Amino acid sequence: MTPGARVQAAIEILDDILGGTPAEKALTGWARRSRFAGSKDRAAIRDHVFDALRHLRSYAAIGGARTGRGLMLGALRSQGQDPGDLFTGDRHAPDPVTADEVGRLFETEAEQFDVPEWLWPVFERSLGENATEAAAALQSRAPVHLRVNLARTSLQEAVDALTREGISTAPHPACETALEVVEGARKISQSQSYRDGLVELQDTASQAVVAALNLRPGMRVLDYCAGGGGKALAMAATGGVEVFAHDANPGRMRDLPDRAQRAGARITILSTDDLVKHDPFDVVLTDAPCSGSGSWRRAPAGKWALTPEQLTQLPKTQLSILDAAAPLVCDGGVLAYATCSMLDVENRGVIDTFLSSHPDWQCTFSRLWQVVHGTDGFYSAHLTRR
Ligand SMILES: C[S@@+](CC[C@H](N)C(=O)[O-])C[C@H]1O[C@@H](n2cnc3c(N)ncnc32)[C@H](O)[C@@H]1O
Repeated sequence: MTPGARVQAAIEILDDILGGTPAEKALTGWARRSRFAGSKDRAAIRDHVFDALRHLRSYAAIGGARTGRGLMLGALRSQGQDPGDLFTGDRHAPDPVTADEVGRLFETEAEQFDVPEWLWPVFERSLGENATEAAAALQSRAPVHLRVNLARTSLQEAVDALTREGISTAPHPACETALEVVEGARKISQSQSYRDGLVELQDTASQAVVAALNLRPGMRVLDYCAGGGGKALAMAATGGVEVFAHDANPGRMRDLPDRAQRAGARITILSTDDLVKHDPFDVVLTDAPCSGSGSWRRAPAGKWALTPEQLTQLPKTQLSILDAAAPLVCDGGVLAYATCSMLDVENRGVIDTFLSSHPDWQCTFSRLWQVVHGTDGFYSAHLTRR
């Protein structure tokens, strides 16, 4: 496909998404209808689409319309490219730009930095003077990070094995198990290193949340909101710890047995009814459902889908999870809270409310990982009984 035809494909897919189709479904639907597109075309189109979704407000302003066409015009203009070079109408390229397809200046900082207007004050309260920097970081594409499974290999052996398979990586400073993929990211899922469980795809901040738990041999640990089990697997790789996984929606853990087998990890899956048969635990990690604001680079649609009502409800859900998990922690044990959010109301706000209604608990650790430091945005706090 020509570059112009790829832009036209992105326009059609973006229109589909703006009409309410989830991004992945819109991309797969287009690929199914367009068998002529090769893998490089599909990858380039996907990049266009996700870039436009990360920049929905700013590209719509510069492009003159919140449509697939407006967004792609905005994308080219913001990259300093003349849209006329690709909007030629030739060979499946978009029709030429018309005189009324003009952009405009940004009206607000929220628009410039691609944050919903209602959310900007929340963003500013949470991140203070770093708000614009943090929002700008969310406009860029997320790097691919790997967790080296230290139960199977060493960091250097993993780097060497990946290099032999054409995947070059560099250690990430935020966690000693983490590698950032420099080249060859698309080869990972088919690589022997991945299939042998030497590495797992996981953002560095998620790894750092687990590393901060300082797990020691002999501990019994529960991943209370295990989902796909990324953190349970990271815990199991620590060695010598007994790992249990639970989720209110057990279907979310369906891939965990296969992932654990690949990693050589033993993880016991517990239903909600079984929890009391196995408690107390030395560490209970509650990686709670959240706005996902720290991972909006990867899932940009979430940024535009979040509503004020949801952001009011989420802290209530997060608190109820802490309330339910607290009795499962042994005396002297740690109740760890985590979100992939940078918003104070879901982080410190939740911990403060929990502590005010549980005076026998104290916070012994808290940290915010920020996108500007090269990871997903993540928050974690450790609570212990006094
Ligand atoms: C942020 S995701 C977990 C991600 C996962 N820990 C990982 O690292 O891949 C939050 C999970 O919490 C689960 N959840 C929601 N409400 C819950 C509750 N009341 N108790 C336990 N889990 C809950 C959801 O089903 C979802 O899988």
